[in-house]
Amino acid sequence: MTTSSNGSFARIPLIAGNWKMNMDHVQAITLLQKLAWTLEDKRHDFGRVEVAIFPPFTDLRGVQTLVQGDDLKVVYGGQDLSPFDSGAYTGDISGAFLAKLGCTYALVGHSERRTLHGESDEELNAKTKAAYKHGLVPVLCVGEGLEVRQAGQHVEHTLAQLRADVEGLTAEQASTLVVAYEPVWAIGTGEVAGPEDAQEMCAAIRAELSSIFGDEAARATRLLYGGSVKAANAAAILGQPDVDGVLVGGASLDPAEFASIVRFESHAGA
Ligand SMILES: O=C(CO)COP(=O)(O)O
Repeated sequence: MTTSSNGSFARIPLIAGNWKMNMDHVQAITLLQKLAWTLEDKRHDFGRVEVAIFPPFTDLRGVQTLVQGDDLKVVYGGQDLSPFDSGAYTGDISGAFLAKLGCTYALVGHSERRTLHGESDEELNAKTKAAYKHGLVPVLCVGEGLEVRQAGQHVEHTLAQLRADVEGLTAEQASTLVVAYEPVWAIGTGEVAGPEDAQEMCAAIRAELSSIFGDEAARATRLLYGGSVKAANAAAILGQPDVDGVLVGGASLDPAEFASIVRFESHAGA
């Protein structure tokens, strides 16, 4: 992660928790309250390190009420959105609804959506555009499976996903985009890509974005790593120059552990 001479980050780090299909709307309130108390206790500076959560859709109204009521600085988003605005799409959620609930972000193309729901890059490109249309920032997830990694084709594979998913965006949109590199073999497995693996891919993603959208946009785009991130490995991953944050699954369900990841600077080099 690049720091400027005054010690602040060139790109504000983003620590994001993807709760997946965990926590009902009552549990969600307890978890968010515990996280907020822990961070408040440690006097966390949200202007220095941004904190986002991605709860299930059914939790979002409760999260919004708590965030507004207690003036929390934690931001939040949906785990998916429809490429369409409204209509006969049973079970889907419009970006317009997420925006109305105060969401800042929407996950797009998480590997579990790609594999379990067969989401194609064409569809994900439409979802990415739908997010911008409704004033949401997409957190676009890309990454390779184990076989692709073993064949040594992980960079080309991941960049091909990226190119397809960002096609037609403007440079201005690309500069606000968040891309999460999540190697599928490292998700929920305890296998974590080494900091060098995360850096290799994030540098390749930034170079690709630069060739599509220009240097200025690519320098602003935040790139996250995700896959078995814990407090114990977060600082080393976040210490890489092109890694601007982490997307945390399992460990985001433990408020103390997640707060510790948010405070990675306090244990850098430990
Ligand atoms: O998929 C992930 C975040 O989106 C990563 O999940 P884990 O941190 O549980 O490996």
